[in-house]
Amino acid sequence: MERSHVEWQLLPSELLLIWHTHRIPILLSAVSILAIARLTLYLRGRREKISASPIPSSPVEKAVIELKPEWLPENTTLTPSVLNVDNHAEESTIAKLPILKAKRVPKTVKGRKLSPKAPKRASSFDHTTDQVQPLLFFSSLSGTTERFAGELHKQISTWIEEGSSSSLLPPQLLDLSYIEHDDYFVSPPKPTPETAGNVKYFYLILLPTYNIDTVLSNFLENLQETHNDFRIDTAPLSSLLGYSVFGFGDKEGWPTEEEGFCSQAKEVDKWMARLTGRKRAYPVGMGDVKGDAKHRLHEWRNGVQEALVEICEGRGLGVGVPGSGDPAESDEEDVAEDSEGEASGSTKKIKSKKSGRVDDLEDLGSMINSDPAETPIAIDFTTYSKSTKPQPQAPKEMVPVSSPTHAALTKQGYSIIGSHSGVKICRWTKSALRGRGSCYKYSFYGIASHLCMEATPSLSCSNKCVFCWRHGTNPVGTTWRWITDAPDTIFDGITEAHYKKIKMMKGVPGVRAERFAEAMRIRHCALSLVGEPIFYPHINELLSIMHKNRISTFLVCNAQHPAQLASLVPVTQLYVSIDASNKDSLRKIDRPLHRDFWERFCACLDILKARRFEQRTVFRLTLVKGFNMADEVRGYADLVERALPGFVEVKGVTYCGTSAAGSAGLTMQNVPFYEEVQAFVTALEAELKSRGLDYGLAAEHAHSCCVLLADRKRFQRNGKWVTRIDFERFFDLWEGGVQGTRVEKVKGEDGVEVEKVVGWRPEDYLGDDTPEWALWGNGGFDPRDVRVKRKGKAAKAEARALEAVEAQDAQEAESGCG
Ligand SMILES: Cc1cc2nc3c(=O)[nH]c(=O)nc-3n(C[C@H](O)[C@H](O)[C@H](O)COP(=O)(O)O)c2cc1C
Ligand code: SF4
Repeated sequence: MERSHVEWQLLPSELLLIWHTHRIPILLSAVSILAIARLTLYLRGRREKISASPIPSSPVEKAVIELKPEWLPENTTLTPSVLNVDNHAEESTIAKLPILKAKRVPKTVKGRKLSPKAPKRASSFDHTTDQVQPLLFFSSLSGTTERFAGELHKQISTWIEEGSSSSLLPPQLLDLSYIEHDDYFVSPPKPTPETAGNVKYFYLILLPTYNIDTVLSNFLENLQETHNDFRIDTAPLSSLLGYSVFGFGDKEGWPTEEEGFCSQAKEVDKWMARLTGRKRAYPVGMGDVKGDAKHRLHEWRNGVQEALVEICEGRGLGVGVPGSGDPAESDEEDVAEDSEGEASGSTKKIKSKKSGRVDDLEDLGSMINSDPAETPIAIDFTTYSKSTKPQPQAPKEMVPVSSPTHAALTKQGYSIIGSHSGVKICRWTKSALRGRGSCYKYSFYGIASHLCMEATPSLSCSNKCVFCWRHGTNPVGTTWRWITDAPDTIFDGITEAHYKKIKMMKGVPGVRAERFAEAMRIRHCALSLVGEPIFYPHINELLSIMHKNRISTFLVCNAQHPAQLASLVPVTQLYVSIDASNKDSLRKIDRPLHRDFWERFCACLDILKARRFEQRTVFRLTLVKGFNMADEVRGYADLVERALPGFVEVKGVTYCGTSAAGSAGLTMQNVPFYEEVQAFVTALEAELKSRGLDYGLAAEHAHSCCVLLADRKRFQRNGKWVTRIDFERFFDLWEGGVQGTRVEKVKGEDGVEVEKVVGWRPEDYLGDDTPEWALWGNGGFDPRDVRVKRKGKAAKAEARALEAVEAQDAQEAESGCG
């Protein structure tokens, strides 16, 4: 006992001795233990994060996100609806007289019905005295076309007998082998004493295809000779009221148009365009005799009948198809008839009204600066203290008809609806109508571009992004301080304007009759275009009208309006533009008007995360070399980790070449090559993987320089990507016809928490597997569409003209709509 007491007394000095002799190894061991403990905690945290990505075992938790008072929307005015006409044109290819349709959309605001504008009269047809004589030509070697022509003749005769219009005479059926070519195709038939010059002709031409010498080859040669004969006017058939051609072919032997399917009908259509001075009343139709011929012919007949009705009503060939045109046209007619035509027309009108006001877009920029009274001014209205709060002003029109902004947007091909909404058909819609491929949204999600409308209910935006091609022409602002149009007025207006623009395409060469017919029923709406759609105070009502009409909604927002984002009804697919990965970069690239732009941006990401099980959520990254690409992969990964979107779309910016872009410091050097975009997404995927986030490279559309990353746990089925959407199912879920599977915990009457179905999840409307050709590594071009590689003079002319006309559209399609 005594000894142990002594030992205790010696212990401190022994410990001190040990410390002095072994302090280095002791210190090293302590540091290592601490490091191991830290690492263990970090990895455990990581595992917990990973479990946030897959479909949660129900119920879904509700996150609470703080919304600052200054983020809440302002009071708004609502002007009553004045347009009360259903413009939904689903059946519009089936001609009826009078053209009055039952209203299908329940209107939220009732109003006075406006009488439509006086239709444009056909120059050579007086519908009060003249009569239309349809002539149905056909050629047939083995009888198939003859049989179809006979049936068509009967159907049109019955339709006319049933009183479609008193101006229509019964059609005449004419076999090209038995008529005198010169009597019909060098000049139109001469008037007889009985008709006294009051009969005008409309040609319908049905043809088979033969890649051997037949009577058809002669017919084609004759048309060509007539056009080239210097003694004859190059457009000797320009007094015809219109024409349309339908071809029969055999897809078994000639599967695609490039391989010769219906090639002769297409040729005849082209020569007839030249001979008539572009009087194509309806696009050339094509039917496979061993497949869809009957169905296609039926569609084509409906379209032709509608054209006949329009002529009889004195409306000529409708918008976009000139009653007469440059008879010496070549393939350049491909581009001559475009929305640009209308746009420049309207600009001319403005020019004549206010002479010298609008010369071109460049001039407009300076005018905008020089005429502050008429121009929406980019003012920062974001305030934190009462003293700087702007005084309430009487609401004004966002884009008044008389403003330079209106002129500029119209010149760019936009139709302005009311005073703050816009619609424009994008170049992909035109491309798809001509069978030349849809945008990347078809490859990724199944949206066929000819069924898609691009629109916005707010032309105003709270950013001035450097890559925005309408910078300098669109209004900007941080608060909604404008007269507000009713949602149904906007819906009626945008759909009517869209259909009008589609109809303008009917005379354009290459437009497929079946796609044209399909396009008369809008299936999808890309709410992006220009401005900020969720800025519009009644966005939810507008979305509901769209869903009621079974139009899917892809809504893109700029992550600057958290309050509106939080209260948005679920859309088919919700996008947030992610233009930079950090605050500094975002300021430089988006040039936001809100001072608290970064807080708003982060709040929007949190909202997106909270709502990711209600709807498909997407990050849209637009890569601009020199601005937001280099060294930002980790930053983007941080944002993905924060919001956990279902998808990340990455695309390279497209250069729009405007002075606005130039002044923002953007040149062609800022446009990344596709290989650079590919390298970027590969690095992003790896970075996400290193953080345990299971995103994979799902699909690509090399043509648009666009790649899709998707959450593997949510959008793969049996190891295959399922990025496509079942749109019909989405509408069924929206209507409540089908129950969704999103459940939440709610308190029952007895106070006990129970699980309850509260809606649907993105997984409830998954579509088909992503097609093989769209998968990452396969390019993303639908093999059923035609790659247009033309040669020679026509190709050059077309390329030149397309470049000019589509530069604007391409920019819009690539970077606007996304
Ligand atoms: C010799 C021959 C050549 C043909 N060449 C083509 C062709 O180049 N492209 C095509 O789409 N169909 C072609 N076809 C299919 C015909 O156009 C098709 O069978 C059509 O229905 C024939 O119409 P008809 O019975 O009115 O003569 C060809 C058929 C034959 C017998
Ligand atoms: S680019 Fe946009 S508007 Fe055009 S078809 Fe594709 S989704 Fe629709």
